[in-house]
Amino acid sequence: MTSETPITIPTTEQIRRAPKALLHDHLDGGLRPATIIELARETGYEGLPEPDDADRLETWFRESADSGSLERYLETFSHTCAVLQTRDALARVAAECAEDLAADGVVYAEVRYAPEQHLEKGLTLEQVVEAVNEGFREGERRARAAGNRIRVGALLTAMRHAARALEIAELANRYRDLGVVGFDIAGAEAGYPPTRHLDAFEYLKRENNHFTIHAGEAFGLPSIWQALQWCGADRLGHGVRIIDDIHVPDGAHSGEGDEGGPSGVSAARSGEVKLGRLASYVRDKRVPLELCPTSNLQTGAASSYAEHPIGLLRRLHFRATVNTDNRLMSGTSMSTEFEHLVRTFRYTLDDMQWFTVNAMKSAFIPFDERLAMINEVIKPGYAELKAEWLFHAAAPEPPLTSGSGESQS
Ligand SMILES: O=c1[nH]cnc2c1ncn2[C@@H]1O[C@H](CO)[C@@H](O)[C@H]1O
Ligand SMILES: [Zn+2]
Repeated sequence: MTSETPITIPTTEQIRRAPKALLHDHLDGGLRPATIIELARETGYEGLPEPDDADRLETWFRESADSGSLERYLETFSHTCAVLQTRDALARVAAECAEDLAADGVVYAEVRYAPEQHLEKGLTLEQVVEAVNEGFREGERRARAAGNRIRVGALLTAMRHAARALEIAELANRYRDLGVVGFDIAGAEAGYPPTRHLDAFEYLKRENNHFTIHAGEAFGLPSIWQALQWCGADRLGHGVRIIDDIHVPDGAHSGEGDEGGPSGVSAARSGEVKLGRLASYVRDKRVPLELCPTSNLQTGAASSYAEHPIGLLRRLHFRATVNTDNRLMSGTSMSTEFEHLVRTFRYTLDDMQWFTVNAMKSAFIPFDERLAMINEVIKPGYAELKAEWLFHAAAPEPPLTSGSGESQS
């Protein structure tokens, strides 16, 4: 890159229009506040903290989730799960989820939920899965009609404090190729190691199926190590605490300014930044990290965007991806997550494309379909945005100049 190359730091509008891929988003953490109120009325749920005002309800979720503790954060899901106990409610929320993601520029999403949490009014596990699948298909159709293109796959989650993981894994396998692309475990991490559910993971491996595990969010390296080396996870849900196995000399931690360049890699090679055995394994094996910056600030896994490990992990070329986790509880969207990162680390369109291609490479759909998304949707989308930028750069007021090289994943 020459010094004349403009930095393609995207505007808010460009961030929204840029194609994005999302691997970690909870269906029961992304409802529209107005929908929750309507569903509570329709289904007779009387426990909502703000039953009459969508704005106040939205604020309540965000503030209640902002406690610094994963356990407290998870308490807010009792309200969203309470209104997701009927076929119609599940289908409606799934359709709105696909619509909302598509309107935000998400072209591929894997959305997860725990079927076992939706049985209170008599639905079977199968009925839950079929209602959600139907909703996703409807949302994809509505998005297409609105000029947006999205593909949504479901991940079935088992709750780690419960004992239904094998049953849910079997369910995921039964609905494979019918809208379910993989399996996950979630819930409070401390005290519930992933090895409690080894039978489920071993079953899925024998079936050549895919799974991710929430690990390294509220609990550190032992949880990540177990998820990978005992359970055989394909990806890590969060995995952010892998940072505990990366030794950074004082002063080298700040990510600002040099995110795009190869300096992080050479620093690591030259010994300035040292990776422990587990962090090396994660990077060498290209284990995808489903990073969720805003959620981590709320549960206390990071203290600010600037200090979030994503800056360093990107510089060190881990297979890092950007995710929302829970759009309602975190008051976020894919565009909002990228907006924070772009403003904090001066990420460019090339960086956004790097994260997006990382996510698409790590998706649970077949290789040829991932490749088609990358080559036919993601790369052309970014090329179009970059072409616009070059046009702007020729205008009287040129943007900043500097290198912003695209790097390998
Ligand atoms: O960040 C998280 N860490 C662990 N568990 C979570 C997180 N976000 C949501 N859930 C849990 O996953 C269930 C199924 O979607 C939710 O009901 C919530 O309890
Ligand atoms: Zn999560």
